[in-house]
Amino acid sequence: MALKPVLGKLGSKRVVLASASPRRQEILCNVGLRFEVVPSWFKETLEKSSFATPYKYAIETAKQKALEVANRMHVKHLRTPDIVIGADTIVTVDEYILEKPVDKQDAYRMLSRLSGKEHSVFTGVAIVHCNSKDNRLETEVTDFYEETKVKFADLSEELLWDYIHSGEPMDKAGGYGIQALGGMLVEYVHGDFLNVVGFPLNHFCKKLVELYYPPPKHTLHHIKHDSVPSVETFENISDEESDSSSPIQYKDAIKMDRSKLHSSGGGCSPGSSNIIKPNCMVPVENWNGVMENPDKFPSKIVELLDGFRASKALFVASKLKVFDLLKNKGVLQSVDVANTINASVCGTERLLDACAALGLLEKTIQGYSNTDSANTYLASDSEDSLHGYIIHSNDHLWPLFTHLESAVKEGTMQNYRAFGKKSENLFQDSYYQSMEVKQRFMAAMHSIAKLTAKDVATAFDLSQFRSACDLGGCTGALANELVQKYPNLKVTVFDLPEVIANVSHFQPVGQHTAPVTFTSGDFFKDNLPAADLYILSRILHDWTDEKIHVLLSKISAACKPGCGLLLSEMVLDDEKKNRSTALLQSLNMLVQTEGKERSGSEYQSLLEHHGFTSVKIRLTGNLLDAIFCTKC
Ligand SMILES: Cc1cn([C@@H]2O[C@H](COP(=O)(O)OP(=O)(O)OP(=O)(O)O)[C@@H](O)[C@H]2O)c(=O)[nH]c1=O
Repeated sequence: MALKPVLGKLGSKRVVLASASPRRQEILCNVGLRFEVVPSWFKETLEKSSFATPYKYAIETAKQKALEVANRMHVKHLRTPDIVIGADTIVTVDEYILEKPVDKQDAYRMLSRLSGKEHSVFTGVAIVHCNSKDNRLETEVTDFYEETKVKFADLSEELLWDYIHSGEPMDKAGGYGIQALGGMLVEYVHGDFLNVVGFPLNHFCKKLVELYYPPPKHTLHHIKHDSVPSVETFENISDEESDSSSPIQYKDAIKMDRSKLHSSGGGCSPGSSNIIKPNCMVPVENWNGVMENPDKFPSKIVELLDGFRASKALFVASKLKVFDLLKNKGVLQSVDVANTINASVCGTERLLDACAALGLLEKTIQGYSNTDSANTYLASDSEDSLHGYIIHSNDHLWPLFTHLESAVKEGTMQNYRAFGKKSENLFQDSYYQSMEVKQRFMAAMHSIAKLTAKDVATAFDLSQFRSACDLGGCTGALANELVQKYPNLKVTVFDLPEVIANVSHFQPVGQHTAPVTFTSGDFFKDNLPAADLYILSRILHDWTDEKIHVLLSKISAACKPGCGLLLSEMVLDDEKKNRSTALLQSLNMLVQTEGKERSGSEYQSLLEHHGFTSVKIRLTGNLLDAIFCTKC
């Protein structure tokens, strides 16, 4: 059998599948692989937003699952496996990453998001080779991913709930199982079906060929990182064809050629084109020509080093209205973009190329055009535009972050250093000091609120409340979402007079907004409007614990028993080590306010101190999480 040599290589090894998924076990069992199952204890809590692409997140989770099992078996059970296989399947749609639903409501949210649309299923796989040396575990990780596109039919509410009540969605990424009842929801599948089920068998076997049957060294220049091996199929491989059966030897071959490259001193430098020159006998990475041996090249660090350049390229393209122009014109050559935005042709071309490489633009022979996500999020006039927040990041946060070092040394905000003005009264002095700055700040808050409002509004069932007061609710974006979701709810947005005077042009056009009213006042000084639900969205992170106590005691006094309090903030994990977006946001609060981001238990103790109980926290996967509690 053509497959036998590939899998036969694993026959003499102790292979462990680090997965509790019965589907993965079945897929590998069906092809005759012998393995032990040791489910991973790794919690799937990596910060999604810290990964440039969804598949990188899936690969990293797969890797961590496998490494956790390898370490546990080595340390706890004194049994070092030869190979540990880890996998992680995710579903992506509209920029969301969907994993397994936490409850039926969550499954409903996922499936209605998938209804009538095409989505991608990514499975990241890690093959970890283990070796015990002087009682220390050594590991070599090979990883890859596979993408399959799946299109769902339009799902009626009835079908959706019938399917949810079948119980099938609960342990499956995206809330469906294509191999069973879920198959009835699917219009088409493009790509590997088994990848959707949970394990990309075909790509896995090709990877094994790549590892155990490396091509002769003189053909190494055909290999591309993370592509299938230069051998088009694994079917024709037999044991006799290879003189090497160890993945380590293969890596050594690559290392040798890398060193040859370095000593040759030219022709293929990391900054040069990624066209493979005939004398470059090296594996070639993708877009930036960096030759990557995943174990030796510090890709994470390099990505961080580059991070500010990528941010600034996005900021400048947004400021120069490149995405607006391309949304209106469709496709343009760089010279036309340069002429319209009044900039140099050489500079514009480099900016456009960088944006294309970062996935913000498409580049073809006809010219440059917006990607779908640029049309949705970067054009300033689109419904879900982040333009306001991007301009705020460029004009306000960037200057503040240039003083991060002083902020860290002094432990205080840097408004004076960045803008030459003391912020004794944070909002009046920093954000509302001029009409221009105020409008920019409100546009920024509006874009974040729009992006997060749906997830915050649906994080908990708030249908028992009739009146809500959004303290510091700014343009009313969350309030408008809440009244859409809960038709019996009336919301008062309570904010400073300077804000309320400017809210009108942020109101949704053509939407019935009568249940939202705006009242001006200062929540520290004035009486709070009566309500049975209070909301604080991105408020507590601006202030010290002392000021929070003042505010919470006022809210607590205004609340009758049974009243609710909804917070939305980025919630840190209790150990403050995993959620990088939230931890960076906490640095962001350091440079500009006296506040900080807090962990779930920190919020819980602040709330309980003021008589709020049943504190529940929901991580939404969006930029704001939600915390709900009731007054006892
Ligand atoms: C889209 C889809 C997914 N799944 C299952 O969804 C789980 C994903 O979750 P995971 O986190 O990757 O794996 P797990 O089940 O938690 O197991 P583990 O590897 O131990 O983390 C896996 O089961 C897959 O089969 C199906 O069975 N059918 C489908 O059509």
